[in-house]
Amino acid sequence: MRVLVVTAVPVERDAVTRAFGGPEERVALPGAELHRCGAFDVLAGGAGPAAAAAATAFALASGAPASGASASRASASGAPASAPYGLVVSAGIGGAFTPVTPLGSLIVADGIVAADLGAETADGFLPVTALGFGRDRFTPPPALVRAVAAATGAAAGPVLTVSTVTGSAERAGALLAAHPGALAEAMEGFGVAEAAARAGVPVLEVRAVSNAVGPRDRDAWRIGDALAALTAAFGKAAPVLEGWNSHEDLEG
Ligand SMILES: O=C(O)c1cccc(C(=O)CC[C@H]2O[C@@H](n3cnc4c(=O)[nH]cnc43)[C@H](O)[C@@H]2O)c1
Repeated sequence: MRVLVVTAVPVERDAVTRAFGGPEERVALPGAELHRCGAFDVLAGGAGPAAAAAATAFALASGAPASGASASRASASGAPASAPYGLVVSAGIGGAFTPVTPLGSLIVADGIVAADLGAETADGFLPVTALGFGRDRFTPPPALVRAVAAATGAAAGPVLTVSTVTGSAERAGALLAAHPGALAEAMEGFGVAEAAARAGVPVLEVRAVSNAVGPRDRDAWRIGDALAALTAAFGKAAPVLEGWNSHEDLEG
């Protein structure tokens, strides 16, 4: 099965492809470039949900394009480079809400939540669904979440998608009050999930913790540790992702 992995920035993309020994080739798409590693196409789609959704939609619409030498080459799983994607993964670094998931640890989302999509009211935040339209959550395949968590040692829990990085204890508290149990926040998962859902492709989100959510302290971010954890995670998760069969989830 072919897997599309979408990160925000090139250093995150390169942290993922490092797990495979680097890209075998690069495939140009309108506005982006796929880095191809066997069954995995890895794309730096930009920061934030809008850029992530646009980049993911373009890549999915291209249907895992073949290029040059890969046109007739199959991956280790046997999937030709031009086979459509069977799974989309939003991946990168993220901020953690809880010390249970320390810097450098991993989180796999069991829910991908649009945390600030809705309306502010005198009585608090209303999700877009309470306004009568849209959706505010995607649920990745539960069996796949469990398998990736087991393979990588990741914690499983809700990951919030925000358009603004949280910078105060008050905002962190408000997000947790609105989304109890949230483990992390990042900026792309929901956008990637929207695009994947429209293409009928299952989605997963994997985050390596670079910082704690709360008062802004950029010097305390451990981006190098998180990127190294992301590389290790994809090294361990690759066989699970590539070999995943959606029927495992249909069967519970
Ligand atoms: O400055 C760098 O060297 C650098 C290297 C890699 C990544 C970055 C980013 O700034 C990535 C932005 C990306 O990270 C996610 N993220 C990380 N922590 C948080 C957070 O606390 N709240 C929300 N998002 C976070 C997010 O997905 C961004 O797109 C810099």
